[in-house]
Amino acid sequence: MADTLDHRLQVAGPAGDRFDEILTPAALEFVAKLDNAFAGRRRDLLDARRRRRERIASGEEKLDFLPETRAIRNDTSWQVAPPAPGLEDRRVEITGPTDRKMTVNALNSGAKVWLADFEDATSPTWQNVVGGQLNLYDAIRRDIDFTDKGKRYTIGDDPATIVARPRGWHLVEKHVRIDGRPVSASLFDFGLYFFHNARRLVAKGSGPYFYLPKLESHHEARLWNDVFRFAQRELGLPRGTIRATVLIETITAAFEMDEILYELREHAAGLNAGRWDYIFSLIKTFGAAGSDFVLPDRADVTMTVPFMRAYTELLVQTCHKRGAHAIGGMAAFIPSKDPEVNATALEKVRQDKEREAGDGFDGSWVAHPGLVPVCREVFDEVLGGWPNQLGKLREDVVVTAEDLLDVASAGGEVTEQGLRNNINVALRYIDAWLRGTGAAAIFNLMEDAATAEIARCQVWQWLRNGTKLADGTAVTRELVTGWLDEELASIRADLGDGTRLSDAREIFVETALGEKLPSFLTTGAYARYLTSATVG
Ligand SMILES: CC(=O)SCCNC(=O)CCNC(=O)[C@H](O)C(C)(C)COP(=O)(O)OP(=O)(O)OC[C@H]1O[C@@H](n2cnc3c(N)ncnc32)[C@H](O)[C@@H]1OP(=O)(O)O
Ligand SMILES: O=CC(=O)O
Ligand SMILES: [Mg+2]
Repeated sequence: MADTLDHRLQVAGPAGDRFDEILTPAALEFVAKLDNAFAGRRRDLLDARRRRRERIASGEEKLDFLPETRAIRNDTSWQVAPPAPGLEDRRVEITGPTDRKMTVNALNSGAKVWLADFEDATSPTWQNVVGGQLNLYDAIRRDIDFTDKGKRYTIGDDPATIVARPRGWHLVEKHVRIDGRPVSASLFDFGLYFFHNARRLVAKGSGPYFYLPKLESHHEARLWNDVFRFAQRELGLPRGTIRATVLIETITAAFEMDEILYELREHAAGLNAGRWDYIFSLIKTFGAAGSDFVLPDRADVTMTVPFMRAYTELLVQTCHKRGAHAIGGMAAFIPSKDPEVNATALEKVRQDKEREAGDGFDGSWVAHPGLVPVCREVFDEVLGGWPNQLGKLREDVVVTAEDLLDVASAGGEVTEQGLRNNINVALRYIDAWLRGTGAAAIFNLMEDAATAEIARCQVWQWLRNGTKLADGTAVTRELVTGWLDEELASIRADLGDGTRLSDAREIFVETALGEKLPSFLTTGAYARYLTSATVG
């Protein structure tokens, strides 16, 4: 490492098997350069997020399409870059954490793309984030064969294209510090993946591709675009080598889809309808805005409620107007060993993918290899011989700000079962996350950081609004803490020893029952529970 950086940069995480192959002096220097160049802007943008949230909460700002960027929206002449190699056909994308087995299984799943996830599906332990980079490094070099429980894992002939999802701007990587402050987790994940693999991927006829999570504005997209330009320049790669698909998963970003594509246009590959974080963002943004914004039981907030349809149809229209792929989201149903439950799950996923394909999406996500065939069948049917539906412009779609904000259109009710389920799922998920697992099957559904955020935020919102349950009972602190203890006891009996349920309870109480709603449950929990003793 360069002398100057040597004493400014400190790796505080413990050594692990082959970590030195990822945390090389040159790779760390690259991350440090990114951080030096962009940490200040990141902090400013996080500050801007916080201030905007306060303005919206106080009624000072009303969400709408931005007047100052009208010209970008109305200008029909600009388009994003053409699809890069390996991203022309995205009809099925599998998502999942980057552990070694999942890596091989996802690449072999038959999906066109694998979203290699450091965000919603990953508990960001030091082991997971560096180990995940190592697995990607090995997979890209086809040097990952292993045997587990008698089963041979080796990458097949037609692996999925890898699209890595770094952690969002809100997170830091505390195990790497520059001048004593932790590096941005986004820049850490992006930087290591790009540094080690970009040239190799290009040489293989693919490229360094990314999903960008949890953006709240086009200014954040501009920051990413500048990061990409900087990174490409540093490695001597042509501008536009990187491709990024942005998750539209916050309510504020839904008003800036054109602008986000515009900022990233030389690197943009599309937008994705990240439904779970989107719902989380709605609750977070309007949680204290009164009963008109109270969402019903999580199970009732489906993709067919009017405000979710408005968001997804606008996304397809915006993408196709600009030559960008529109990628559908995650149905939470996963395969089960119980044939009846399994049949229901497959049917639910089929319906979800049929709606997306019919709306014009170019492909969609699945959470499990067993769901690849159903998604593929549905998209094969609408695509015929075409790789995408970019020609489907959806000029019929007209979506207003009111449509996007019409939360009351969800209908439905809040029930005891819905409230207990949120408590139970949040506790189980946080317990798994604290033990290093970032996505888990709970009650036959895929749960991850985004769905757990919904669970705890709904409890906060119902409590804050003194919402009445379907049977007339008001949601009070006494009611919730009573049910919290009951749910906890039943989970303890179910999971037995070795859990982190006491810590999970503490995190739940802090993030769901406090006066203020913390922006993310993961930020505080990460700092307190996932960092090694060496970090302090
Ligand atoms: C809101 C959002 O951001 S959605 C995107 C983020 N969330 C995700 O990516 C979730 C991805 N999915 C998963 O993590 C998993 O499917 C879970 C946790 C939901 C269920 O996992 P499991 O309980 O292990 O499922 P199951 O036992 O059925 O797995 C069967 C096999 O499929 C593999 N598998 C399951 N899901 C995946 C996946 N997403 N990618 C690759 N392989 C997978 C398992 O490794 C296992 O392999 P094996 O037979 O070689 O041992
Ligand atoms: O990242 C996807 C989501 O639904 O959240
Ligand atoms: Mg998400």
